[in-house]
Amino acid sequence: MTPQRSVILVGMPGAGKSTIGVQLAKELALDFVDTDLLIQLREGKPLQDILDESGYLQLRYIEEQTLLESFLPNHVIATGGSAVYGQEGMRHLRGFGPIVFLDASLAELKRRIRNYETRGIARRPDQSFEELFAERRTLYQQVADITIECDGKDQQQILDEVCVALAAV
Ligand SMILES: Nc1ncnc2c1ncn2[C@@H]1O[C@H](COP(=O)(O)OP(=O)(O)O)[C@@H](O)[C@H]1O
Ligand SMILES: O=C(O)C1=C[C@@H](OP(=O)(O)O)[C@@H](O)[C@H](O)C1
Ligand SMILES: [Mg+2]
Repeated sequence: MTPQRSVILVGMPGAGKSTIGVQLAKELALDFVDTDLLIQLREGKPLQDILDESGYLQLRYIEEQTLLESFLPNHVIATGGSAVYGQEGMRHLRGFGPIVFLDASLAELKRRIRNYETRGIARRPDQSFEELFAERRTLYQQVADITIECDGKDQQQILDEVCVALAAV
């Protein structure tokens, strides 16, 4: 049997981690997991409820604990946009395979995310999308093994680029 490894997708909300992740898993004959769903299963409630009841820092804490508890070889792993705040969680995921940063510009993300206030983003309540973008982009760049520029490309183009880049690492 061919030895396989996982692929971890990171990036801002709206970057395409969940939608491209499923397609990538099919392309690479891997399993797929969206860690947002793992969090919800673990907690028995939607992410928005966790945010409303316990706040964004608690959601980030739960997210990291969920990642640390997970064993995910041979998966495409679509993380939530805030996963990158947990260094230990990211180090754990990195043990399963390379980290791919889906890098979309602020303008492109704004076109896709029209419900910033209600989307359930784990952010300081007073933090603008611009501030969040700037803060997080550095973190995504720090953890990434591969960065894919996503602006102006359809999902198939991005998928193809990810596969080419993965073949080289
Ligand atoms: N390359 C793309 N071009 C245009 N829209 C895209 C692209 N990739 C994803 N989308 C759209 O952006 C939205 C957010 O995608 P999603 O996969 O949920 O992002 P994430 O999981 O990173 O938050 C969805 O409506 C999806 O169809
Ligand atoms: O960026 C964020 O703070 C979050 C992004 C969401 O996932 P997506 O990145 O898949 O939208 C989800 O994990 C949660 O609502 C918090
Ligand atoms: Mg997602």
